[in-house]
Amino acid sequence: MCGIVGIVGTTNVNQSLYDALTVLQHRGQDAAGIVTFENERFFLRKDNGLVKDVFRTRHMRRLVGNVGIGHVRYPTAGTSSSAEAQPFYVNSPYGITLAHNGNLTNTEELANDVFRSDLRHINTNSDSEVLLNVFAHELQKKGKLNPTSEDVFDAVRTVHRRSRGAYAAIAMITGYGIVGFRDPNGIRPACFGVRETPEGREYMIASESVALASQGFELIRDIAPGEAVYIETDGSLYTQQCAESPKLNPCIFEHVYFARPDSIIDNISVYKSRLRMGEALAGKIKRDMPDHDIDVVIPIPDTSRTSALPLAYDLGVKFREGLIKNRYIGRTFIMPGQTMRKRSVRQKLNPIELEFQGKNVLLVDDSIVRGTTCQEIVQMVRDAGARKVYFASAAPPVRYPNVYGIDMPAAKELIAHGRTEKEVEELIGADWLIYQDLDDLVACAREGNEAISEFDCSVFNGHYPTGDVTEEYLTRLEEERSEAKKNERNKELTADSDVIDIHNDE
Ligand SMILES: O=P(O)(O)OC[C@H]1O[C@H](OP(=O)(O)OP(=O)(O)O)[C@H](O)[C@@H]1O
Ligand SMILES: NC(=O)CC[C@H](N)C(=O)O
Ligand SMILES: [Mg+2]
Repeated sequence: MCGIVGIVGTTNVNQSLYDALTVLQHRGQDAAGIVTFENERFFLRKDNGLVKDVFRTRHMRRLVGNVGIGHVRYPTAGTSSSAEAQPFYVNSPYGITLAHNGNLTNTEELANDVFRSDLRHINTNSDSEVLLNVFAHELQKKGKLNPTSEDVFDAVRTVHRRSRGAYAAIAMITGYGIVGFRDPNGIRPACFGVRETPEGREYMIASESVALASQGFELIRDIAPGEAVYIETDGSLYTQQCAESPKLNPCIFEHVYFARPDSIIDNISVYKSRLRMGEALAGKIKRDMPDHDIDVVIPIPDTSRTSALPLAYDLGVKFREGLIKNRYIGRTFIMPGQTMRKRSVRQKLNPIELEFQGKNVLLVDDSIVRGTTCQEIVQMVRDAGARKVYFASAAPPVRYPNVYGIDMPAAKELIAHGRTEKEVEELIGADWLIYQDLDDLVACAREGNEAISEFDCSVFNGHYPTGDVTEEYLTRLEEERSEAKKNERNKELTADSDVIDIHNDE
């Protein structure tokens, strides 16, 4: 789940881009990048690492210009190499750079077409580089020295026709402007907003509204599924629907885990949908265990805290922060390897023993995916002296792979895949495990926007809204991106770390 941002400003945009990326850091911790342009030249800096580590003062000084885009990466395709950090660049036409959140499901076919028919070279295994080349090719076909908004929209229209899967993207056309677009199912989020300054009006496009708010931009609205928003360097803004039959199927996992609670996505407050998840879960607990003996409700920081509070309140049970999070450790789920994830859970969370000793504890998490967190924590809490350990998940069992920008490519790596809830309960060592029902989860998110008829709930129900995900595709994905395969590839990378970045400020 990457984070993307783009700004057309009236003064240098480097600092605002940097600050917006730090606010979107929760969407990707692996790599970061910014590209700006001034006087027909662009300036690019990208590398592996957190925003604060990738950009040094010397880079910031060189990232000049009133227009730019940025990216924080959580890889779901290719490798973790710095050469696959974003934004990507192609020199023709105009010099275009692109930042992408999501994952294409027809990368292989598309890459083939890009090479054989469009006569373009792809230098990495990243689907985002393919997406950029498709867009660039379609814009080049127009053959214009000065592209108009209509040319840009036509190019996006063809991108929609050729690409499958999930993509929220921002492309910067050097010298002309930036264009943000969202796939025809609106799976990944993207919104845009405006800021008035003494020098004039400025626009920002971003993955989440919190990036806008933090930089003083006022949210205008979400980009609609299939729509493109084009902002020229002089601040003229154009929007157009570029898909033939768009429908809004936003990823429900944004509400469960990915997005920050202070963001509004597709008119839904993420915070409110998480509060509702806690209430719905309390309702289920009261139904299933009316005579429960829970002494205390304890969230597993960070994401579950919003749901755990109303859950405790509705149960009439004490809410306590019994697990303290090390504020210098990031999100473990989006770390690249299982060994690192496991180690980090222990380093990240530490119990306050007096909250557990002799008590029946209900631990609350937003979701259980691989089971890394809950297995460690249940044991930790027992060691801290808990009498009984109950576990509640604000999301239903995750049983199916994700193909739209969350790195869960292999069903067999998911703890609930092919297992009953009882079996998961035993495996994690809990005395009782309760999962949210899918209907309840959907209702919690949908209450914020009744116009959404279907969320992308594929990780819970195996239904992929783009309609193109076959068993063969899933088998291939599992073979290519399983944990073992990724380890192998990363070893190769370390052994042979000569992947050369082009046009990148070192
Ligand atoms: O079952 P798992 O594979 O462990 O995945 C689920 C866990 O991972 C996430 O936490 P994470 O540490 O990434 O972030 P957070 O601090 O936002 O909760 C999520 O909130 C769950 O706690
Ligand atoms: N999580 C994402 O959005 C990833 C974007 C892109 N597929 C990459 O791997 O870089
Ligand atoms: Mg968590």
